[in-house]
Amino acid sequence: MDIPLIVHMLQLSNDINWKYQTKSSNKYCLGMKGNRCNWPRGKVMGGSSVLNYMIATRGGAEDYDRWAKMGNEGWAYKDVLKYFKKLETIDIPELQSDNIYHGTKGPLHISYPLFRTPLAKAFLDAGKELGYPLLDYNGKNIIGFSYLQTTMVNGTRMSSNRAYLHPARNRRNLHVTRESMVKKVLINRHTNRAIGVEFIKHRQIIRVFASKEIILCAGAIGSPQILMLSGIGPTKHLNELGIDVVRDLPVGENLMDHVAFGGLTWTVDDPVSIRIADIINPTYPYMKDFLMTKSGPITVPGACEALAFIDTKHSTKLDGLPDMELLFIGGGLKGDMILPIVMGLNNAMHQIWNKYITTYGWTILPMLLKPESRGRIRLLANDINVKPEIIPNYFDNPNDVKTMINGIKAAISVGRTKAMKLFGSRLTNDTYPGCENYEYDSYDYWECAMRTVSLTIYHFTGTCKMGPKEDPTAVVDPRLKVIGIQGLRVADGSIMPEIISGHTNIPIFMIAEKLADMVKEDWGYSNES
Ligand SMILES: Cc1cc2nc3c(=O)[nH]c(=O)nc-3n(C[C@H](O)[C@H](O)[C@H](O)COP(=O)(O)OP(=O)(O)OC[C@H]3O[C@@H](n4cnc5c(N)ncnc54)[C@H](O)[C@@H]3O)c2cc1C
Repeated sequence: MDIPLIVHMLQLSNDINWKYQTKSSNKYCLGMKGNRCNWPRGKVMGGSSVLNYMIATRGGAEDYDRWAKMGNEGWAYKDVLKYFKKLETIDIPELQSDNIYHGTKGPLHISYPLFRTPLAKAFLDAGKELGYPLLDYNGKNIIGFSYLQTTMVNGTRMSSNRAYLHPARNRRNLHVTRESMVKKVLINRHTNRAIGVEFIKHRQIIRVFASKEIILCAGAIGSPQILMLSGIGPTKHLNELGIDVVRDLPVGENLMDHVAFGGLTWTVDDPVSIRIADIINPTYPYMKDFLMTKSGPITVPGACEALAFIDTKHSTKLDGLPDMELLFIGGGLKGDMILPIVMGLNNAMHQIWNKYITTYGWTILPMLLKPESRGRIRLLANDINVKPEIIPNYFDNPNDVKTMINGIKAAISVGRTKAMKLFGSRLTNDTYPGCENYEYDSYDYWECAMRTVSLTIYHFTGTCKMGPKEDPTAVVDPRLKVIGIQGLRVADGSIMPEIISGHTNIPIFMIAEKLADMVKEDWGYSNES
């Protein structure tokens, strides 16, 4: 099931993917069927860490310092660095001695994939040509070009399930119930204390009760959904659905994601990139390499090989936070046979994609790191089986459009470097359906293009925002306790007050590690940490 190169195939399964879709919009995902973006989420032990592309990034130090400045005491980078180190075993030899930033004893292994195309090296050379450093983006600074660090060991996935649950599975104080859908948290209305959870298993409704506290980790869609169904959320909205309000809180607001532009593929002349037709060709050694020795291109998750963090507004500034990521893929996104299904592309877009099925190429996904737009999640019914309404509001704020266009231009300048030209790289300059009236390469053209090929990078966050108790936009306090409710915490991507400048998996592991320490401290077990 878990073959790194074709990781996106996991999204095709109804058994392990929730298959959410955003509400139809006339502002984004215009190249997708029904103008809806597909939002996959792991419906499996280990959640989305079982479906993800295994890219291991922390974000920048200033991301966490900004959280602290918002009143979240204990969340500055100097406070959370120890958890980033604690959670990892860094298997990248040259980073193992960097004990300021890296750990070597944690449950989660981080390594380089065991294969690289020559294009990945060229991408790094392009970075140097453009004046950027090559660096460890999980170290002191993040602006620069780097090969991808991944949550893999020996060419195979390290999910949260494998890293944390498997080693603990024989503990007597751990009980896991599978195929169980939480309906709501049970709350004693007199004491405002969460006392248990109601869930459905094999059509049976079961209640379990907590002697100490409940920690909700259902992700940025599931956690706000469960809280609202439990009566914790915006009063007006809950009233409309006939849900008794226990506590009025802005649950479901502040939805953030990293959106990318999915239309920048370059073709090359020689067979230097990863192409699925070659991988499945039995006369090539790739299948055998993977099956026998877990090596070769099949160990590269989704063909993602490298990235650059750049600050498009201050191109010479190499410290602080970037505003764009350029994610490098050693294969053509256009021409990929599975992705159009996964992305839900409409027929007109399919035709563009199909033109490139036989070509070799490479791709950059420019990804907006600090969106100013905010979306929201709302219930559509007082019923856990009805998926909530998801409105990401991509590109709602004009600054996001501007930054994204800067990112697109930066990606195009990578394609113009000597390093990339060595391979005869040519940008596929398709005019996207609906953008025919704009002059190609103009500001308006790129705006239209990004609203057409809007690609989620799956980093849904922020819907149970962390903040000090006095903050009217906060749902949980800095100890992750739901404000105004006793015995209930949330610990997952939903608590991020502001999305970090990187992929979200590792930061959420950090949140979980910090939560574990806070729980121990609060119950008097802290000297065991
Ligand atoms: C396709 C994909 C690719 C990604 N690629 C990367 C990447 O390369 N690098 C990276 O850093 N990040 C990546 N991410 C994002 C990253 O995986 C997520 O941010 C992270 O796993 C989210 O963790 P979480 O704990 O907030 O939620 P989740 O991991 O989604 O966990 C929530 C869990 O709660 C369960 N749940 C929800 N509702 C209920 C309910 N009512 N009852 C019972 N259980 C419930 C879900 O089934 C799930 O198991 C990717 C995500 C996806 C989907």
